[in-house]
Amino acid sequence: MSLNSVVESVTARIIERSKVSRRRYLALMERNRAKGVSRPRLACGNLAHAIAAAASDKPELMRPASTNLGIVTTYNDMLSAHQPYGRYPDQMKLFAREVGATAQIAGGAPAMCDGVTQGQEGMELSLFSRDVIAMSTAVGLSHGMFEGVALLGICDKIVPGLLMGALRFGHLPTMLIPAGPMPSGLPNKEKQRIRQLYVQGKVGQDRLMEAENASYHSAGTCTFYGTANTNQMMVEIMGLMMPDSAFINPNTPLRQAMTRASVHRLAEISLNGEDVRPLAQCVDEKAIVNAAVGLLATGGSTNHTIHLPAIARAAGIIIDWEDLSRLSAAVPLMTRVYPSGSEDVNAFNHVGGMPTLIAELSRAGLLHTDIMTVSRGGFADYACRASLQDDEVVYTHAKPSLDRDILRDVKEPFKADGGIKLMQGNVGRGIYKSSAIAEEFLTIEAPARVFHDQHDVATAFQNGELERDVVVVVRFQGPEANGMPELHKLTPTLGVLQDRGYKVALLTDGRMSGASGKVPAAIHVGPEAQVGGPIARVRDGDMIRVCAVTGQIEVLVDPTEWEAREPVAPPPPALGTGRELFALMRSVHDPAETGASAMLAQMDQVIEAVGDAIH
Ligand SMILES: O=C(O)[C@H](O)[C@@H](O)[C@H](O)[C@H](O)COP(=O)(O)O
Ligand code: SF4
Repeated sequence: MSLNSVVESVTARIIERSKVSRRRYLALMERNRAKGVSRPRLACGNLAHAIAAAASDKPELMRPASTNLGIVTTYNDMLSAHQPYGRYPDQMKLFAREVGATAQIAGGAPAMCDGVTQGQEGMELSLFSRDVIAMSTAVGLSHGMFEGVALLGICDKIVPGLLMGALRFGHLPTMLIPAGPMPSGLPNKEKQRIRQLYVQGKVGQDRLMEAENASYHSAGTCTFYGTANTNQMMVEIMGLMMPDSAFINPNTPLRQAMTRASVHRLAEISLNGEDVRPLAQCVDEKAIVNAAVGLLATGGSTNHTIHLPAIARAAGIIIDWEDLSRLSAAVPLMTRVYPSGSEDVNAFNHVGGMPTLIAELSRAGLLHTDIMTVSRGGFADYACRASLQDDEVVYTHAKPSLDRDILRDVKEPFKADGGIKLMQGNVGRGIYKSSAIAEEFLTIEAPARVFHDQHDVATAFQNGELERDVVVVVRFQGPEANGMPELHKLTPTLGVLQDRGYKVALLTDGRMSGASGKVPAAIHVGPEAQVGGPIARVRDGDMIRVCAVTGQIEVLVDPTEWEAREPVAPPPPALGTGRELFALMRSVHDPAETGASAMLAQMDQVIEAVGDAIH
């Protein structure tokens, strides 16, 4: 099947827009390879420090032609998804030795669990923690000891941060090694039902705690299709992990065999291996478009409308929301996984998972099948199912979906479009995910009720002030204001109002969780209130139209009056829980549409100043 014309034209538009920045990026990566720090170029003292504790690996590490894999780990016990990584480095060192290579932990990077911080002050550190993860990755890799890189990370800001950092060492072959989703517990819909009963005072804290523990019950990624699992989908469809490795449960024989196969393969593609695959060549415009297509086809997390532009920029590639909106019109919604459906990622994986999805999208010409990938056979390998045979991973061609209620084909998708919409109007430019919204709620026109703090919404609800059609406006939630937290704690409250028959929508310059779903929400609205964006002019009672059909976010106020209004002043900055440490990031970041990164904003200024004079 020939490449879909929209995919082709959007790819061409991205290549054209990125011509200069991509050329400079590749030139810098060539400079890193040819002249940058590397194990053979270290002085004796440098090398002695790096291998002092390496014990039996020392002789290999002293050999310039050997292969040393650098592990960047984001292990901690806060994220159930990352908890299995505690055991990975020691296992990976054994697997590396099996193929004559060595492995060392290059460094660690922090990882925030957005579930632990959801609705808490810590959530205001979440988005910018991604820059910290990227810089921590660079600190680890700056030792220059490695011919290949293994990134251990799964959740929200962590995979984007790891990739943003590793891409600045794009001369190195790099692979992400996942750990997989926890086995299914209490169904997500039931968890959500109990939460809605709780906010209505119909069940107590004990019942809620029991439901939450039954849902999040063991090691592994949470099983809803949120940002973490969207990361896994995206990395797989970009070919940056072993084929069909994203959604194998932790602590299973297949997971263990896949981790071992990943380390063996990484040694093969490393700089001294026989099949060198530098990250900078794996992550090109086509791979980025594949990630966007995967995001749209699966109704993935809206956070990737911020993360994907940031990852792309770290590779010298510039994408915008118009690219995503154009692709969305051509890419059908092929999966229904909670919150866009009732089943979870384990069910998705069971009925065919990534291999079936990729096979179907490739057949329809919606993916670039000529990207480099880390797999020997290239992108074709990603349309193959992994299984265990005599303790080895073997692959067979993907089969059609076993359940059309979860995973469909392009001919009969769930929706003709990818469900992520660019929203525009007199209140700014934002994003809307429609894949989880019932048709009847795609157009909401109702009076505004304005808040500056998400917790005040719950209070207004408890006081019975929201029992009506309402567009809840929560502003001063952008990157500059307070670090652009997720406002997912609003979901149960707004969901109850919707279930009571009211027309409800959310309008915010903040973010929502990938796990947010049923309530219409125009999010990432910019320019943000903190910089005087029009959302700062909205008043209680203004009629607002949020329409995913036309892509409209409009305050229905007389234009002359609207233009004459002054933006309200920002609330004072919040201190405590380390938020004051991130004032630096909040002061120099980019807007959401270009990735909301403080680090990249400054990086691009420096790169622009150097131009082509890379030395
Ligand atoms: O973007 C995401 O996918 C979310 O940040 C997710 O990682 C977060 O942890 C949710 O808050 C979990 O869902 P609950 O908060 O509903 O448990
Ligand atoms: S998916 Fe979210 S809640 Fe679950 S471990 Fe990852 S960050 Fe935490």
